[in-house]
Amino acid sequence: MRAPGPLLEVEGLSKAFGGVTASDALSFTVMPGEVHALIGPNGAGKTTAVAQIAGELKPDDGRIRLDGREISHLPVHRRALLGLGRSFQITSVLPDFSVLDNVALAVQAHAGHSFRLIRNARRDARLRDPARAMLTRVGLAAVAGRAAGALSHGEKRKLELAMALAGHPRLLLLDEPMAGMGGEDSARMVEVLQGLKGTVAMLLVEHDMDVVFALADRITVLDGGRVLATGDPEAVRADPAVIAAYLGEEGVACQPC
Ligand SMILES: Nc1ncnc2c1ncn2[C@@H]1O[C@H](COP(=O)(O)OP(=O)(O)OP(=O)(O)O)[C@@H](O)[C@H]1O
Repeated sequence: MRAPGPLLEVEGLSKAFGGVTASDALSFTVMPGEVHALIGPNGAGKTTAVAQIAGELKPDDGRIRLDGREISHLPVHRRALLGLGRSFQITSVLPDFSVLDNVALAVQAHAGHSFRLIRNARRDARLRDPARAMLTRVGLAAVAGRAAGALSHGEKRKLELAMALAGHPRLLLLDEPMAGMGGEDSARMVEVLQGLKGTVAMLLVEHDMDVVFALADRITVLDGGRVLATGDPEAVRADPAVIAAYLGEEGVACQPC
């Protein structure tokens, strides 16, 4: 039997801002169900790569394929319909609506035509039941009735994750999901992401190496817009080029990076 192909293929992706090459012929893959971490020092090109994959930034050159289909020229919403989920866009949360309403609206937004005419997403069980299920998955079921604006920072990030999951993505793009969180919130988010492992592939940009090594099946290390190394966590941790450029002798990321 043929092994399944990659879910995401990035091939020769290049992007320059004036004289700065942010992506330099970048190539890597994400396999179905895999948690793939993108790491590297400040300015290595991680966010630029994710923005091009999401469709927010136009590459100068290269190709992006999702499940074998070229998506390089598709707008953000078309990529979302094909299974690319982007979390942590805080602007999409409506602060005066309840946590459950926010997720129900996200379910509605992804459900397409059949739901467009339904007036009240707040009452429709076809939207609220899956929304409740998403909240349970991210550990927010207990605050479903609270106004989204009253959530703590950590809870808001989980709400955004639930909203991204509402679109049933096949690949979640997570750019620093623990940013601004304290130790406890961060640990809870790691647990939530661990719980999602295997159900959705994730491309994770993260500076905290404890988080990366706790979650990643594979790691790609960027430096100066190029791939420095790619492989399983143990191989990457032991790679002399990665140690020299990023991890340091102890296998710990330089601080604060
Ligand atoms: N809109 C932009 N205009 C000009 N230069 C940019 C722009 N976005 C990114 N850059 C530059 O491109 C390079 C890569 O930036 P990018 O934000 O992708 O790196 P990063 O690895 O995500 O860094 P960090 O870990 O600090 O978030 C940097 O030199 C950055 O200054």
